[in-house]
Amino acid sequence: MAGSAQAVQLTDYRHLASGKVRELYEVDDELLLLVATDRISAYDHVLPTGIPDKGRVLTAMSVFWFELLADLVPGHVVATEDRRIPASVRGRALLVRRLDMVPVECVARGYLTGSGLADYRSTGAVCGITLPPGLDEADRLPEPLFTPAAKAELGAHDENIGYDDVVATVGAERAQQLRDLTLALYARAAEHAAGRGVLVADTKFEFGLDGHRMVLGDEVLTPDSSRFWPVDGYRPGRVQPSYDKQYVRDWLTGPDSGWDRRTDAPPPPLPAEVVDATRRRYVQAYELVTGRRFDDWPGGDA
Ligand SMILES: N#Cc1c(N)ncnc1-c1cnn(CCN2CCOCC2)c1
Repeated sequence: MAGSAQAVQLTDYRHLASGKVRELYEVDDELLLLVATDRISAYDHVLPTGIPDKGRVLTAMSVFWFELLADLVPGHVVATEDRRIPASVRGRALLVRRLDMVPVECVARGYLTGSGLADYRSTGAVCGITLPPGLDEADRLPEPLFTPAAKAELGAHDENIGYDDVVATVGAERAQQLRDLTLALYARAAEHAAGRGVLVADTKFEFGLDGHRMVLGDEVLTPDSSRFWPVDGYRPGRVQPSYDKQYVRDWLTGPDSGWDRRTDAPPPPLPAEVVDATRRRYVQAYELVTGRRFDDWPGGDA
């Protein structure tokens, strides 16, 4: 480990885990470093081209939500700027408290799409919750649902599970607490975002225990953990445009990419104009939802 006089490097920390677009490192027994990269995934592929500042924008967005939701649940963030955060990841890394993570993806859905819609179409229910007949793609649900999932290995899809499975995993009291927290956090966030022209269709929270205290971990209400749709143009019955990834999706599935998503071929690099437009969408989403200027977020001169 570097002495206190030397600047700390990422290589000073033990690497613990990789996600599609994020990394986790061990700082000490109590603290971890959660790093967001500029990697972007689409159609279950991590693309060969990164989006400059994506890691910083999504980190800034998480921090905004941890602060807005702090009266509902404590968060795991210890610091956004600290001598233990290497300069190379400044602005896109969080010093977080090590938690005993709950092995359940706590998903809230306000709208029917993705795997929830697929389950509904095949069973009439989502996570064992029977829904009214006749619902379609992107329909608003009668009320937001707690639709938990079992964590999948890297690259695989999480599997929707029933509430009873959560009870079997964490016990009845903790299951009730996870459901109540998930729905309360979603309600607060959806109300806030709707007031700023953004629909939060669904989102995934991860919780962990700090002793006996339930703490909100991971990233929170980012475009990677949530589906954000523009209120303007919302029209049920069709796949909604993604607030942040639509340019990427359209180019990848358009005539210019030369790529066929039905094959296992890796996606091609993105053209500069798609990268630039996507960066602008991330920044726009952050400034719209938070009311904050992205230029004020650390790490811009890295
Ligand atoms: N956050 C957090 C956290 C914490 N505060 N304490 C202990 N463990 C975790 C943890 C461990 N894995 N994950 C899943 C998300 N990871 C993101 C990075 O990339 C790998 C996957 C969260």
